[in-house]
Amino acid sequence: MSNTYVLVLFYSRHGSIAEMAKYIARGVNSVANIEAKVRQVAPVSETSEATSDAIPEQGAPYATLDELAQCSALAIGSPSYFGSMAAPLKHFIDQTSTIWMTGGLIDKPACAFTSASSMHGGHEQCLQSMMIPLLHHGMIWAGLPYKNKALIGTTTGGTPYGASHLATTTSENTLSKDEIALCEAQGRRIAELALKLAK
Ligand SMILES: Cc1cc2nc3c(=O)[nH]c(=O)nc-3n(C[C@H](O)[C@H](O)[C@H](O)COP(=O)(O)O)c2cc1C
Repeated sequence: MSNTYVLVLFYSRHGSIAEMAKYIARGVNSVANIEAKVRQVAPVSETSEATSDAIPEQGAPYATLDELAQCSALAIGSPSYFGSMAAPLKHFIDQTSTIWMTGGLIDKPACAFTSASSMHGGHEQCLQSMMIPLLHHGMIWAGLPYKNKALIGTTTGGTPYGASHLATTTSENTLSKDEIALCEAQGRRIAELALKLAK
């Protein structure tokens, strides 16, 4: 693993966001001199005493705060839960005060991705909910420009605020062609921005 990486950090309960993370990582890894580090956050439990195993049963390893502090850029993903990010991701972000106090993320680029089960169920709103704490951290927000033609033609997910997936009952974890193109474009863009800003 190179020292220059985009942290692709997500929570996914049923797999849609994990699937998006793969394509974002593919976009990052298509850029030379930088790579993707894919990490998930642990679920939160209904009882505050419970702790999760150090290694998840499946999928990407759990993120550490140090991996966040050392990243060159961040792509953050969450399912839309009532138009906002899911609690496990917020719980992870709420542990980042030390990074905030030392300004560890200032001037690093960030972007977000989401999945929602209805077309107007809050894709954009959820993306913006992830943007707010990262602006407090001094990160530079990167959306998706309309030069990506899939943004205009999509009949599924995809927004100028960030990639999204429309997870209907028939397409739960299967991304459309446009959604894949936009995830890859977002991965490429955040990687290129990280390299430019690091100069
Ligand atoms: C608690 C909860 C709240 C949800 N709220 C919304 C919502 O506001 N809008 C929406 O379109 N879908 C909503 N959903 C559906 C999820 O966003 C959707 O199934 C998503 O694709 C799940 O991502 P995952 O497969 O990565 O877990 C909700 C699901 C749950 C469990």
